[in-house]
Amino acid sequence: MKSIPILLMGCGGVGRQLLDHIVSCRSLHSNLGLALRVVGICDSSSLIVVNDAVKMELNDDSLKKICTIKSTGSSLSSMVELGSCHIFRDSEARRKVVDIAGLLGRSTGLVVADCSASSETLDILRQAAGLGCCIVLANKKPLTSKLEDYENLISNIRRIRFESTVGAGLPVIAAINRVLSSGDPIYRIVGSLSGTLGYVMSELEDGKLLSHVVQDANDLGTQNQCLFIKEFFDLFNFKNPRDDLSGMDVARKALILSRLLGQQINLEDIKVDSLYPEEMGPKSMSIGEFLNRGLPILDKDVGEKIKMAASKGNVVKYVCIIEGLRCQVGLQELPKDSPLGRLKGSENVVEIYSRCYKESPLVIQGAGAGNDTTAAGVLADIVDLQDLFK
Ligand SMILES: NC(=O)C1=CN([C@@H]2O[C@H](COP(=O)(O)OP(=O)(O)OC[C@H]3O[C@@H](n4cnc5c(N)ncnc54)[C@H](OP(=O)(O)O)[C@@H]3O)[C@@H](O)[C@H]2O)C=CC1
Ligand SMILES: N[C@@H](CC=O)C(=O)O
Repeated sequence: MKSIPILLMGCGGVGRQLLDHIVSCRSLHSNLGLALRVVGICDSSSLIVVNDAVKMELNDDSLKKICTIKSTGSSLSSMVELGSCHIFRDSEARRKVVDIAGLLGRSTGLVVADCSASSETLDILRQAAGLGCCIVLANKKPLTSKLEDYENLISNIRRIRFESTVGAGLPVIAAINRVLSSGDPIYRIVGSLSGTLGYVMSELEDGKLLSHVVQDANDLGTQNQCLFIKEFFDLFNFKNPRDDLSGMDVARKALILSRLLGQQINLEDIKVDSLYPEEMGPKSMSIGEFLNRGLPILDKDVGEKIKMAASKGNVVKYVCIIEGLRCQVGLQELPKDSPLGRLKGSENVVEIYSRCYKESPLVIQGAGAGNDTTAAGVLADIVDLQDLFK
């Protein structure tokens, strides 16, 4: 039986779902000759880790307890009575992660899975990669920092996977890598890459107001009454709704795809259309002010754009276009019956144009966000690394 030790960074919606998938796939993995062994878990301030990372693992009961604690919003450091584990805090936690990476990276091997939403993990990932660890990311930020950091991180391409950063579990990056590695140059990618903006634009198309759609999501999410449109609540960023509404989250996805195509660009080189003006940004308004005072000001303009498009048989979608040296994300009017125009809800679609896929592009479509599919993508990436483990 091959053992794959895992250290998980980030125990939010995606991280917890990943742990759940790992537990529920035990017998499936065992049939494949694999044992996934979670040796440690971090949140923003703490690390919980087994006493002997070479031999031990957090058992399924402990993983479930950790998920229960984290789902209440508590810190990992509030965990007690797990047995055979240690909890480290702040800088000590970060140092310990690197120690474990050093210990396992060159012996049993280790997957460091980044399911955080932080740019601060970059430094640890870089060190872990240097110590021989494998890296799996749902977090886009380490891949969308400076070009030299990106190049450094992916320099050992055999040991890094990041399928879930674009289109969650959809095989977008795998498809692009396959096309490129066959010598078939990709010259254009067009897509709708945001579940949140897809959902918001669909609701606007149905006549709702922008401020209501976002405010309702926020209210219901905060009150935890999200069941009736659950898929949206799994992906809506309650802590920072502006990250999606500014287009920055899509811009990061576009940057990851552009860099895969060989464009040597940074985030600042992407033309990004924001749904709100700069004076409603985080430097000028709190999230509360943004939701209650900012968004209603935008309702009229956005509503008119949607109505104008509808009068021509068109719809408005938030689209990413990568072509030659151009990489841009923003609102676009599209025929209602085009592949992008037909999209509903939080679905993603990506069209890839290359020599082989010229007249008829390679199209990947489906649920492109949500904890379940994102965590499934991370798990599939981990399993994909199995040949590097003993
Ligand atoms: N949800 C989705 O549909 C998709 C999400 N993703 C990406 O997956 C990632 C996770 O998303 P989601 O689970 O929704 O995010 P959450 O905000 O729910 O969770 C983030 C987790 O990361 C932890 N964290 C923050 N900073 C650090 C750090 N420096 N080191 C370790 N852990 C840290 C947080 O800790 P604490 O609990 O202490 O706050 C929290 O546990 C994000 O990068 C997101 O963009 C990608 C595709 C789709
Ligand atoms: N915020 C994203 C999910 C994470 O990548 C989306 O709405 O698609």
